[in-house]
Amino acid sequence: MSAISAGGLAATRLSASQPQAKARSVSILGATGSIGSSTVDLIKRSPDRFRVEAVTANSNAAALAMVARELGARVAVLADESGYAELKAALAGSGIETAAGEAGLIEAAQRPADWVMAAIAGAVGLKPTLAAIERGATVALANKECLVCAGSLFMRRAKASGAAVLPVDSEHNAVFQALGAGRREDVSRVILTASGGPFRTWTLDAIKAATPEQALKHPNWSMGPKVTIDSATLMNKGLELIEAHHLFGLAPDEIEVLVHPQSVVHGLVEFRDGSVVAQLGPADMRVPIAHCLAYPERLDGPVPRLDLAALRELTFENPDLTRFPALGLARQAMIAGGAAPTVLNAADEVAVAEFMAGRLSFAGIAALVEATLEAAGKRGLLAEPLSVEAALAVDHTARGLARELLLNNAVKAF
Ligand SMILES: NC(=O)C1=CN([C@@H]2O[C@H](COP(=O)(O)OP(=O)(O)OC[C@H]3O[C@@H](n4cnc5c(N)ncnc54)[C@H](OP(=O)(O)O)[C@@H]3O)[C@@H](O)[C@H]2O)C=CC1
Ligand SMILES: CC(=O)[C@@H](O)[C@H](O)COP(=O)(O)O
Ligand SMILES: [Mn+2]
Repeated sequence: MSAISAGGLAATRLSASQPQAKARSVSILGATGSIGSSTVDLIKRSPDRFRVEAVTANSNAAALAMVARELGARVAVLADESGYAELKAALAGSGIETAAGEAGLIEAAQRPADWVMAAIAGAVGLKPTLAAIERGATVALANKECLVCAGSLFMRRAKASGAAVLPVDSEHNAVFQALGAGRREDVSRVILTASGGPFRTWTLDAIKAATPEQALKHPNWSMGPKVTIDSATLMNKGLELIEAHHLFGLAPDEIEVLVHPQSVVHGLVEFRDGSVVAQLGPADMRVPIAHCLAYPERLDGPVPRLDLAALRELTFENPDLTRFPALGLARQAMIAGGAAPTVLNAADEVAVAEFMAGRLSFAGIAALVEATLEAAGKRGLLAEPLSVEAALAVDHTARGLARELLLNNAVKAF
């Protein structure tokens, strides 16, 4: 199977017949987060296979310094310049270079690593990830916001530079693996599974009043806070629809969502003859990350093996768009195209931050996203962004609109 280039599967420099002769050089953007830590764990278990070039974080200087030392990284970069003195002091005498700020982050992505993990949370990850894409690196893409915020542009840039994009997101990694069973033109449907989140069985009234503490209790996965809240609203699955649309070059009506509370089957591909090929695995991101790290080879995974007999049953149900309207909003944005997904993502980032700060109800998250999309449409903001600057300008304006809607009580916070 080949890695993904723009709009589908294409031949790349990676080939299954070429054994990895030397250590693969890797960089980790977002090394201190949930995906970053899982990546670090896998690299530490196979020290001969990898050499670490750059590691980055936002503000957590102590954690970044520790990771940089553990991995013997050549450079450690903090996005937030106010933590630079702490990082520099923590790495004094180690021989590890340090830097800070947006320029430092982009330079880290530009350093000559064969493979880059893109695991910064949010649309803020777009520029550094593109910096790796533009030099033709193999990019293991966890940051789904890159594709939601600027998907067409991102995939065009990958095609132009010859960068290989390997999907880390569990569902997309599953689909990527299942797509290897046939030809792209024989695919009739792709299904992404959703756990349903902590409120899958709750009534609409109970969901409306859910607290951050309740929403942060994901039934199956241990992840960073933003993606965990998105799982609870099902916005995560909505973002993943848009991610799949761009990654695999699928039309909106070729991608479906199925709620599967056990999170064992991660994604399925249906071929025109009726065959359905699925990928299964434990709910541990080290499985898809290991797939991307060694691709096209395989690593010995450290995770406990699936015991299907112990699980006894795997169940599936259709998503309920009345109780989880965010999924419907994301599908509409995917169909509308242009900058609608950019606005959807920006508004959701604002809404989730407001919810976490106790200033917006759980129901208010989808309501604010919907109102921001409507306001953006009225202001003529929804045309396709043709440059990164244009996409980030829409992102910025949409955040302002969302905050304004809340301040003016145009969307009720509670
Ligand atoms: N966690 C998971 O299992 C999954 C995550 N994903 C996606 O992967 C991405 C990362 O998620 P996750 O690991 O959960 O997130 P976390 O919040 O756990 O980690 C985010 C990482 O990004 C860094 N970061 C945050 N803000 C900035 C910024 N402004 N500039 C530079 N770096 C920044 C953080 O640094 P610091 O520690 O200093 O704050 C941290 O290293 C997201 O796009 C998510 O949707 C996809 C599938 C599964
Ligand atoms: C692990 C992963 O890929 C997450 O994006 C996951 O999908 C979250 O679980 P939900 O299925 O609840 O959104
Ligand atoms: Mn996912």
